[in-house]
Amino acid sequence: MEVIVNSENVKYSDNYIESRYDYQYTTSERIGNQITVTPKTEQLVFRTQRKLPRLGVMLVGWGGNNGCTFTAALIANQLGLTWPTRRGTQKANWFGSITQSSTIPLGGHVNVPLASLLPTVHPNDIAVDGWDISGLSVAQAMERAQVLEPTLQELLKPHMKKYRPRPSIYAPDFIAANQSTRADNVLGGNKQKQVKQIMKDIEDFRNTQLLDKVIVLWTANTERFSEIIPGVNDTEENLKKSIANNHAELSPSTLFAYASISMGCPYINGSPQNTFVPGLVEFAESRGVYIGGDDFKSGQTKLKSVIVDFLVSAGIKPVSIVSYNHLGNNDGKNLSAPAQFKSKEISKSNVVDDMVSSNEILYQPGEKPDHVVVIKYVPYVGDSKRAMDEYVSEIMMGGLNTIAIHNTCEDSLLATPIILDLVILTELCTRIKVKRSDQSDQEFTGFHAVLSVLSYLCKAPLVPDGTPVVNALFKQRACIENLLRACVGLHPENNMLLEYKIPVIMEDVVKDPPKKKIKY
Ligand SMILES: NC(=O)c1ccc[n+]([C@@H]2O[C@H](COP(=O)([O-])OP(=O)(O)OC[C@H]3O[C@@H](n4cnc5c(N)ncnc54)[C@H](O)[C@@H]3O)[C@@H](O)[C@H]2O)c1
Ligand SMILES: O=P([O-])([O-])O[C@@H]1[C@@H](O)[C@H](O)[C@@H](O)[C@H](O)[C@@H]1O
Repeated sequence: MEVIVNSENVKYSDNYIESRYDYQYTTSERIGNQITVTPKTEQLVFRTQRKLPRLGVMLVGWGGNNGCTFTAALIANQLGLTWPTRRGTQKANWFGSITQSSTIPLGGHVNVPLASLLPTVHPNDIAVDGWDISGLSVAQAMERAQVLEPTLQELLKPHMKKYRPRPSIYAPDFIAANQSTRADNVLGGNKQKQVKQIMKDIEDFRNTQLLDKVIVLWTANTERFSEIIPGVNDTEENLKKSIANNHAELSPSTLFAYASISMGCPYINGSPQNTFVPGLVEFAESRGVYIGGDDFKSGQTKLKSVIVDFLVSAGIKPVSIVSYNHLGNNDGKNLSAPAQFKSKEISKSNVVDDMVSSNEILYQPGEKPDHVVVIKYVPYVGDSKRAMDEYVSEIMMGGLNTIAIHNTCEDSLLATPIILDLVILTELCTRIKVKRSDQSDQEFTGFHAVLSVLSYLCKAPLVPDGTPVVNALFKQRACIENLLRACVGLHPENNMLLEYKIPVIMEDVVKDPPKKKIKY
């Protein structure tokens, strides 16, 4: 489906969709008990390239549950597979992907697929490749993952057995020791050589598949946090020197990101570790290559960023949040190690900070709800994560409200559509340029290298230094929706619906307006 906007502010040419857009925002200044708010307007021009590239994605951790499931879903949807299950015949789909399975309102009860506002790459056209420290083919990895129905796996195996992950950078110190038994497909040499090999792999994939663009995405195991060391990884120059000096504190994920940015490829971090050390962010900014992350927002945390937003915005005060889950996949095995769990605990805990700090009526400065995250490894349940949450909140006059939630899901079937959306939206952003309307066409630029528009898809959104982190899920989604609307000259969705509230407007909009002329 294609949406055409009928407006003098939008031009559709063969190469571009160009929209003139008044971006309105406010700045505020607090002095004592007085806050001064100043409305601002930036007259912008958005220009979106219409030609779609041949796009490839390279997954680090391709042999993992998410990596093989993503590959399986790409193929199953490309082939339009159906397969028998206990509940009857199942058809391939992308449920859980906002670009493929969610809609956007256009007014007048019309809702269209979110991806139909602007040209976006179709999942069926995405080529896939990647690396893993485990040498199993992606077909064998799918079997090992035990995520998909055997009936579907049998249909997919012939198409997946040709996929074999490229040897990867392995640093035992950064992931759990229990992962060492998988590490039979690793690169030798020092860090400089490893980075050069990753760059060659990207070039090989791009040339072999005749690709225009490649996006690299980390869906490998969660690493421990890297120490930020002045003189080592704090600047672009120091990071480059540290790679040449084979510094031990440089993680595989940082090396992959460095290699990707060197090749002009956007890099997305689907795990919670601090891959994007300051030197890497500086490198991405100087090269104008997009980076995004951290940690797919797929289940328990995604729900938390809705529930806490609902409670706080309703004037109800969460005072205790306990998030427990157990799972038995390899991710859970890796997270059973303290250092790797710590990375995940950070990304799962910070998600309420912006909502809590937004309400000084409920919370004193610095006051936060008790917040505990527990993850246990229970092999028997496999990828079927059991999440149990308890939210205790203060309601009026000393009352308490306790919400208890039990949530069971195949973790990889929640994360896989997130991977697709990260890839599709990142690629779309590389085709969107913007300038002030009084600037010349030569001054079109992209977004900041830290692609914070991806926040909806991440537990711990990476944002440009000094800018706010937004975790509330529907604010994050509104950012994506309204950016797409702006690129086709549509004002933000403000949900005021005045066209259905003000009689003089209703006369033009509502088919059978109220008969009586109501005088208020
Ligand atoms: N719902 C979800 O599944 C979910 C949600 C949020 C984040 N994540 C994160 O996504 C990542 C992948 O999750 P998963 O369930 O697929 O885990 P997994 O353990 O099944 O897959 C990880 C893969 O990475 C490989 N690997 C480890 N170190 C590597 C390296 N240096 N280079 C290349 N490959 C390497 C492992 O061999 C394994 O095949 C984890 O970090 C997890 O925390 C998952
Ligand atoms: O997305 P979410 O459900 O909040 O968080 C999940 C954790 O609960 C799970 O224990 C972990 O293994 C996954 O990687 C994921 O991070």
